[in-house]
Formats: sequence, C-alpha cells, structure tokens
Amino acid sequence: MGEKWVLMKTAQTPTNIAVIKYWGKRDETLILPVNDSISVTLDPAHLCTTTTVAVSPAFQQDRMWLNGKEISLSGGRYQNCLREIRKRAREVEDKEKGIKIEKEDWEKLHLHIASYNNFPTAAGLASSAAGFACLVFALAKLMNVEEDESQLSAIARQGSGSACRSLFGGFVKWIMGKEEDGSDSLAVQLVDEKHWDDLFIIIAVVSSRQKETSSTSGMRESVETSLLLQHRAKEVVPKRTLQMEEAIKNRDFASFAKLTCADSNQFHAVCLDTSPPIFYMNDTSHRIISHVEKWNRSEGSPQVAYTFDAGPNAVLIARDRKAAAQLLKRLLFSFPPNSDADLDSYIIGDKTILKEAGVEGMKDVEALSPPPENGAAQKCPGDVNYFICTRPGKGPILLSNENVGLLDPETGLPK
Ligand SMILES: Nc1ncnc2c1ncn2[C@@H]1O[C@H](COP(=O)(O)OP(=O)(O)OP(=O)(O)O)[C@@H](O)[C@H]1O
Ligand SMILES: C[C@@](O)(CCOP(=O)(O)OP(=O)(O)O)CC(=O)O
Repeated sequence: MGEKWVLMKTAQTPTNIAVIKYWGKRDETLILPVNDSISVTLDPAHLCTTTTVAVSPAFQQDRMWLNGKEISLSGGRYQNCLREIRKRAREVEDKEKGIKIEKEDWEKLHLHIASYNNFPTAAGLASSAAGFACLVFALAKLMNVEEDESQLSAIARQGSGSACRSLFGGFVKWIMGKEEDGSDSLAVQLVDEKHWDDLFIIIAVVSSRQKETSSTSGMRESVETSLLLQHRAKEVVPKRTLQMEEAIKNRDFASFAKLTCADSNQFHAVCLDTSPPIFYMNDTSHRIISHVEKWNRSEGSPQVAYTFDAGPNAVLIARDRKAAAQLLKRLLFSFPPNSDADLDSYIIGDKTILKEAGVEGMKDVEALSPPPENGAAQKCPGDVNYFICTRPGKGPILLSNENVGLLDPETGLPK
C-alpha cells in the first residue's frame, strides 16, 4: 500500500430537539440513559453538519478539522466511535480508481475528517448531536459498513447521547435499553418527516454568555443529587413516552403541546432540584414561556409548544404555518432586533413565513401592535440574538457530488 490514492465520502446530518428529554446516564462511558427520549429532527436545510471523511495510505495519523480548525481526536468519545466503526468495516473496491481495501487494512489505515456546522457550535443548538451522527454515518459509508441506521445510532450514542437520534428524520425515539453492554440502547424512527407536515418551528437564539454547565456534567450532578430525577425516570417518563407516541401518531397537537411543555418544564425543575442548582433558562426564556402560555390559554387550545434544552434558547413548535406567522408577529413585537440590526440577518432559515406574517421590513416590525391577549407586553430589543425558522426534516444523506467535499481529493487536507 505505497500508493497515493485518497478515497472520500461526504455526508450531511441534521440536528434534533428532544420533546421528551434525555437527562441522566446509568453508564457514563457507554452513554446509557436512565430513560427513553423522543425528538423531532430539524430540517438540515437550515441546521446541519457536513462531514467529509477520507482514507489514504499516505496519511500518517487520524486527524480532524472542525469548522476549519484542527482538533484533537484523543478524547474517549471520538476514540470509542472510531474503534466501533472500524470493527465493522468491510472490503471496499473502487475499480475506476483502482483501489482495493481489504477488511483487515482498515485497522492500519489512517483517516482524515473535516466537519462544518452551518450554525454556531456549542451554543445550545445540539452541534454535538449532528456532529457525532454525521461522523459515524460518513465513516459507515466510507468503510462499507453493513449495519442499519439503528445499529449506527448505538455507535453515535457513544459520541454524545442525543446524537443517536440524529440518524433518522421525522420523530425519533431513543430506547434506553436494558443490556449492560448497551447493545439495545438505540434510536428508532417513529414516523418520517412527511407524517406531520403542518408543523413549523421557530428557534429563538437567546443572548447569553457561554453556558456554565455542560449537559454532560449537569446530568451527572442531577443523577448524583436530584430525587426528582429518580421519580421522573421511574414514574413520569415511561407513561409520558407512550402518550407522546400516541399524540405523534394521531397528529394530536393539543396533547403533543401539553406533553412537550410539561417535559421541558420538568427537565428544568430537575436542574433546579440538583445540588448546587443549575439554571439554564434566563429571564428572556421565562418571558417567552409566559407569552406562549397566555396566548395558548386565550385561544382555548394550544397553538404553540415550547421546549428548552441545556441553555436559554427557546424552540417553539407551531401547529401550522398560520399559527407560526401569528407567533412570529408576537415574538417580533416583544423581541425586536436592536436598532442597528437588519431583518434579513435577524430572521434566518425559511424566511417565507415573514411574508405570511405581513412583515417585510423594519417598518412593519415597528408598526406591530401588542398581542390582544397581552396588552401590557413590553418591548425588549436585543434580548434575542436572532430567530431560525425551520420545520421537521429528513435524516442523514450522502452527498454524491465530490466538489462539495471539505477535503482536497488529491491531498486529503482541508480545502
Ligand atoms: N461537526 C462536528 N463533528 C464532530 N464533533 C462535533 C461537531 N460539532 C461539535 N462537535 C463536538 O461537540 C462539542 C460541543 O458539544 P456541546 O454539547 O458542548 O455543545 P452543543 O451540542 O452545541 O450544545 P448542546 O449540547 O447544549 O445542545 C464540540 O466541542 C465537539 O467536540
Ligand atoms: C438537554 C438535552 O439536550 C441533553 C443532551 O445531552 P447530550 O447528548 O449533549 O449529553 P452527552 O450524552 O453527555 O453528550 C436533552 C436531549 O437532547 O434529550
């Protein structure tokens, strides 16, 4: 194997947001959770990771570049994913390029990996979920791995728990499993992204400093100190998961919204019940909850569900585009951009919703009146950094066009 060839694959993988939260591990190394969780996959057109993986006999060591900067692969989570995927590698032949890799060769060959998130990394937008799912998916394609998405999800899980749910589109369940080796702790698709096409999602990226407690250490502290977590995992989530599956199957928005909001609130209650307490939401997050609760109550049935991960960003799931347009008007009234910002960079993703809300420029934002159910609503410019408008989306895909790869096909180094 003294030749100079480089073989590459590029994949794109979505991020996901949990509507029944994963919070707490029963095994830290294998990343095994204390309860099942359910998520919705977000449209990769707006939030996704692109990863190119390459193999060549010329590479001296495994290397990785994240958003253009070289990072170390020595961490246990990367090492576990690489080891597990290498174990499953099979023979690969590219007759056109005259390349043949035997199964045993994969243990000796080194990899180059380049990855890019089209959204901020470590900003509470689940970059680790999309990132590890994409790494495992792209490597599986490069190495001709036979395992299906669920089996791959059990490998991605060892990179970051929530990553296992990004191997599928639509609504996804991470089954906690019972086995000690984690072999049955994996993700399955509940329904694909077309099943509940009406839903529209608006993410409020709330201004904050970098979060103080990572999900990993936060959930460790909750497991060690919160009695509410024990109760939640044993008594609440098992029932709630079944109800959520029913709500999703029947496209029952009222039930879906009730369960989603209750589960987000209970997760944050567990954080408060942790010693010392963990605060992920801030005043802006609380204000968003109160606006949504008031509006839902005044309508008589829920129009929007809210959920918050380990940070202050609000993920708002509207029952349909009409409700999303109404929601956007309410959000823009209370959280207009700072006077120097322009609407084009303040609302990103699927901007078509702006037109439906009748908001086409800053003048329209300034002219918005307070929502009828909340005449006393205050304007808080600058409290939200920007909004991302998106939908439920599809799972990982392989990109066939070599030009979109992040590594140079000749050298295997970042372009
Ligand atoms: N594209 C990627 N490929 C591989 N690993 C990634 C990628 N993007 C992020 N990561 C890993 O995930 C880590 C960030 O995870 P972290 O949990 O801190 O933030 P996050 O996932 O963006 O936020 P949160 O978990 O709160 O939603 C990075 O330091 C890196 O190790
Ligand atoms: C609040 C959450 O987003 C927690 C996600 O935790 P991570 O998957 O980031 O944690 P590790 O497994 O330690 O990497 C809820 C969820 O996504 O289910």
